Amino acid sequence: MDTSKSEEKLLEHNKEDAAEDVANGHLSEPPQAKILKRQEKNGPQTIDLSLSNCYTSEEYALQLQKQWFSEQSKDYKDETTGVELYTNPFQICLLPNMLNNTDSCKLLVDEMVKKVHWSRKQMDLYEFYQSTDLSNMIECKFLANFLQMLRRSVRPWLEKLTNLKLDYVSASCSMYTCGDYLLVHDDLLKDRQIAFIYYLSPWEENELWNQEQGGCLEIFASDDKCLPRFPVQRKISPKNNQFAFFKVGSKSFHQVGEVTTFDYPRLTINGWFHGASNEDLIADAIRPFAKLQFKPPISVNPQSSVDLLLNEVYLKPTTKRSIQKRIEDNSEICLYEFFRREIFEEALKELLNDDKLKWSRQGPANVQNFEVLDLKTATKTLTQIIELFSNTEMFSLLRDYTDLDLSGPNAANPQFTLEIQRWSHGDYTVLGDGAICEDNTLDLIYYLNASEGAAIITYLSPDTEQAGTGQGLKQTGGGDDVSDTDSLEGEGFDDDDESVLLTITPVDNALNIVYRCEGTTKFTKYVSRNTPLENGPVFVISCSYKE
Ligand SMILES: O=C(O)CCC(=O)C(=O)O
Ligand SMILES: [Fe+2]
Repeated sequence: MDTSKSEEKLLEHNKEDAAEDVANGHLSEPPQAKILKRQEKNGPQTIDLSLSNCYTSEEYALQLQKQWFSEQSKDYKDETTGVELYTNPFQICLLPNMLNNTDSCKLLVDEMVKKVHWSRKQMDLYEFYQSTDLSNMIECKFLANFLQMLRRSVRPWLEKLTNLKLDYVSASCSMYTCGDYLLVHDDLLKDRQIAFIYYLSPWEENELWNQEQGGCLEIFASDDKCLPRFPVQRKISPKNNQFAFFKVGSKSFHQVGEVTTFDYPRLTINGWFHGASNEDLIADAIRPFAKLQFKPPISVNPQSSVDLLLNEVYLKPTTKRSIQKRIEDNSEICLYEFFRREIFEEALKELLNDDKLKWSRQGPANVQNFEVLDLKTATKTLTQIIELFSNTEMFSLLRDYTDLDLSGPNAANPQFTLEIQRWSHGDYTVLGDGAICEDNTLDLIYYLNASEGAAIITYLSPDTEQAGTGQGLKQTGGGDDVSDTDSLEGEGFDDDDESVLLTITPVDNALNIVYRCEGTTKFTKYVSRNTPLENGPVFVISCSYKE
């Protein structure tokens, strides 16, 4: 975003105001009468956005600056003002009662509710509502005034406090309703220097949120490679009229915990103060994406596990031909009742009840959060299933289904990878370099204990140019949807967004087969606490095959 442009826009907006005044003949009236008349028509027209006294005091600014640069590792709290400065895991400052007049919080919320156009932001990393940048809000005078206040009062105050040069501010309104969240990220992008969040919750008895309502700003510590670590180290509850800020850096990992109350929306005005480029920090940041280990198939002789385990309909030549036709046309198919019923039921029983199974949580927190089974601990039926997906018989069946060279004389170096995953509330994967497919790959996704809304997999083509040629799931057109908000790490998408290639809905005992082209990517959507999981977690057997 360009400051001079947004300043210009705001000036234009003021000019329009003046023109409207002349047109309405208001200029001949005393200002007070003008204000009252407008109040009748459109509600109050002025807002008091003056900062509380402590934040305008030179003396207090110096005191806080001393704390900001202090080497002390102890948190700081000023008992008179309530100002807090946390040092661990990174510096975060909380300014309670930022505005002098709390009625202004009500006016801001009123404008957000009545006038702001919200767009739904949905991606791997988040789900919430966002407005456009405050500099584009012609019809929202109070929010435009708030932006002016950030520019004229907060920006110089922060510059003094932090010694950072802050050139401009970008800000928008965010609204999180029940089930909304923003997963772990560091805000490190372009020239963002300071991240800020101004919390609005002007409802009597709910000015400070309690932990059961969710929606905390959650802070992560990171390891020596600058990767965020579970569990959350610090939670900051939304609090009316509180301004929180921190310096954006390689360790500034944070998230917004899922909102779990239906009673109130979580409302904020948030954004960044921009200055010097973060280029160097971004270049140094490691983006760890554990590559799956591909292995050659295991030879079996005699070949019998397919007959023993699979629904016989999927072994008939006519079915095989239909499957092949469907995959050729659509690059995907869902085979319902894939295993014999008793095999499915036995495997599910083992997954749910066998305490010999060892599960381990996958991180880092900015990439993924779910559990995988240590395959060495697998019990009877699970072992049979694992062996089936790993053996030459399955490779041969998949060749029949897809015509890929996974078996037979033309198969050069067929390989596979297999993982058994366990999905519970709060689990997710996000898009990233490692999720991008390097070769054309055949994915198998098989669900047990499926529940609507848990472990939904979305395939995307993030970059049209990168999508390979030939057959397979790939994007055909390019939608260039440019957002005017300094948004999160990526663009959101709607249901009709062209970048979404396929969404897999979990169904028990259904095998999804997806042939994906090089360049496509996928993520497993965050499992919201609204998702019913009373029958326990969802299990996914996830395999990939390459020619
Ligand atoms: O709303 C919050 O508490 C944090 C928001 C945030 O991290 C962001 O928008 O990047
Ligand atoms: Fe953030």
